Amino acid sequence: MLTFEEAVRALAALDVGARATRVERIPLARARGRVLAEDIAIDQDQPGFDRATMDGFAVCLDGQQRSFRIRGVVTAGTTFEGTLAPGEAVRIMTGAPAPAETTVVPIERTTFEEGQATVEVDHVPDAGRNVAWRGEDAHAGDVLVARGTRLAPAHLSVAAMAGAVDAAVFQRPVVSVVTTGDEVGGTGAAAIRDSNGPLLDGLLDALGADVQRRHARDDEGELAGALEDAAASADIIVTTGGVSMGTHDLVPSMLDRLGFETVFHKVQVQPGKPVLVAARGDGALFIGLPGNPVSVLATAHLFLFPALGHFLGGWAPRWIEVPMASDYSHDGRRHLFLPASIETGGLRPASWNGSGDLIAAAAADGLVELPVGATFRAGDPARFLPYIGHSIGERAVLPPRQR
Ligand SMILES: Nc1nc2c(c(=O)[nH]1)N[C@H]1C(S)=C(S)[C@@H](COP(=O)(O)OP(=O)(O)OC[C@H]3O[C@@H](n4cnc5c(N)ncnc54)[C@H](O)[C@@H]3O)O[C@H]1N2
Ligand code: MOO
Repeated sequence: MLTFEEAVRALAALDVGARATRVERIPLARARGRVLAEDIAIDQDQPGFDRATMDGFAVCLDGQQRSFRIRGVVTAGTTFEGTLAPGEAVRIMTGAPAPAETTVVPIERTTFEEGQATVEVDHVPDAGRNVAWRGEDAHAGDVLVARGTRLAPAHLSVAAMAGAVDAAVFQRPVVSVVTTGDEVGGTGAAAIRDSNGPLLDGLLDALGADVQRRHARDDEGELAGALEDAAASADIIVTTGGVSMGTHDLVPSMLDRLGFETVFHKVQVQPGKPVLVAARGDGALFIGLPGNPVSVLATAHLFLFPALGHFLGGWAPRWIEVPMASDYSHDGRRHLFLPASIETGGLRPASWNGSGDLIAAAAADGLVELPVGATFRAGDPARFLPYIGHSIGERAVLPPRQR
């Protein structure tokens, strides 16, 4: 059985051929959630001119003098034509270009009435106050959003500031999800509701993929039909369930029939041990996720999303380091990826009832990585992956539980 690190290396080595480079150009307004296929550089200095940051007077200092002769008004969007001599000032509004050699005094620090020819300031200001200088935020040519970034509202805003009106993005990968199992969506005492389908719909939509979804019962013909339909059009076929040791675990035996070769089956991780990855000569991938809902959540983040990244310019989920809220040791035998929440004081691993415990997982913010034998003291950093599409702190409710 592969270690987690070996599985990660095998995923990184996958080659999806020409599918990796499909790009389209779309308006910024429609680009949220898409992955950028080019660097966006700013086409001018930012700010583009020395910009007043307060409403008041731009004064040209003259020794200790506190009275200035008013030469005019400059509002945002206009420019003061001409130069100020020492002892002169212009009325200026926030966002307007400050004339050369001036310092801006806020209106509250002046004595002034409309129609007056001079303005008095209540102190002798330092040179160059309350001005955002041309180029102090960025210089023309600086890259502000890099290729491979999933575009969020802040990126779109800075891209617009950089002068972009559209962006080259990777085309949406097509992902076919086939949930499996007679019990799923059925009726009767042993039936269960489909939680994996909605989970993958949401995760993949947040990642900018086109999702098609089907369900197949544990019947060879039905599963083969669903998978063949999926294989015809998808970049990645994802199944949930049916990859372990049960008599109805039919997924592995289907690969040959679809023209896929196994890259790996089973990884030394919890949850998600029976995960299966396969590849086809035309660049399509097959990922069999174990059926337990938390296994789906974990293996989607650990294996499916890095695989999807091959179609998205190498995009990958970003792990961060977060201090543990209290001492913690992992004495299990598998590399554990445990739901955990970010709280005041640090990262708190969930107390869960195993990989079927979706409720505990939804009441968390992401996954903490706990290698075999790992021991943490409170404050030690741990690797943490926020759930895709989730806002930290907006957790589902964990009901009271009896121990
Ligand atoms: N003898 C062994 N048994 C099991 C092993 C093993 O190594 N030896 N591995 C266990 C591990 S670990 C996992 S994980 C599970 C995964 O098994 P499968 O991928 O074959 O999944 P299923 O058996 O089909 O389902 C597991 C569980 O999840 C429920 N499920 C399935 N689909 C959905 C859905 N769409 N929504 C909600 N819940 C779903 C299903 O009813 C089962 O309860 O195998 C262990 N067994
Ligand atoms: O590896 Mo399985 O997902 O623990 O139950």
